Amino acid sequence: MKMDQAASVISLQHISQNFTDQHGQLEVLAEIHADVRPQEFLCLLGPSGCGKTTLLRLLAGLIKPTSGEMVFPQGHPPSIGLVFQQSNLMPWRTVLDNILLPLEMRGIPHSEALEQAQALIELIGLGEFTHVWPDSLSGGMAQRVAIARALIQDPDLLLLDEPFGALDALTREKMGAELLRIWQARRKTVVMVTHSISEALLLSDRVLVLSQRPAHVLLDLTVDLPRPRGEDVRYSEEFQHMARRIRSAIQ
Ligand SMILES: Nc1ncnc2c1ncn2[C@@H]1O[C@H](COP(=O)(O)OP(=O)(O)OP(=O)(O)O)[C@@H](O)[C@H]1O
Repeated sequence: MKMDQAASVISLQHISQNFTDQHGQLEVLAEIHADVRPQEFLCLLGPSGCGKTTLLRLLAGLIKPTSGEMVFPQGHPPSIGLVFQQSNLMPWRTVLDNILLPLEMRGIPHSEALEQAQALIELIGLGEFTHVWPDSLSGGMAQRVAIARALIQDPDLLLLDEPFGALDALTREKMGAELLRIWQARRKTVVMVTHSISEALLLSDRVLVLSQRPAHVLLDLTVDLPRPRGEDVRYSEEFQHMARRIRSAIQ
């Protein structure tokens, strides 16, 4: 086993993904060669419709690749927590009961589950909203609940598909900072799809830039900006340089 493989949670080797629909065959991913490393915050960027969600679904084990191999150097596929653009909370369950749902479905005793859920509610800063219904939450709050619901299963890998895409710019920035705080507290491996170059550079350790469909990896960029990354980091020479590299790769 090569060194870079041993150091990864998932290694994607020459992955291709085709779909067949009424118009025929659609080649979505072509020869994706990449890895996901333990405890890193990895962002996926690329043009609209290039196959980012498809790649996330492959990582989640929801679909099987048409060709190529997914290797799990740690001996087993990682357990997964998933968060989408919409929070998909159940409107008839309170914040607490939404977060408890995955443990309820696994038959975990209520007292044990409750303790974990309450710790997570504190972590996402919604202690006062424990017994509130989803329709009285803001979009940002609902996404925090969705993140807590994904974390309650203590997944090895947290997959986020444009989790802040439906939020306004200011809330989106706050949520990014919030997610970083949670990531640092729980030390999960995170893979996040985003359309925003600056969001990727502010949050991640590494950015994979995908090409137009059929997508391959155009750029694998290590974001070695020091943390915490405050507002002023955006104006630094390194930040601007990386943003330019990503932009020109996509163009
Ligand atoms: N199950 C499927 N069957 C047929 N086509 C599919 C299927 N899943 C995805 N596609 C197609 O694959 C292409 C890539 O979709 P995908 O959602 O992965 O892209 P994306 O980069 O996440 O898009 P966006 O940036 O708009 O969110 C699209 O053309 C989509 O219609």
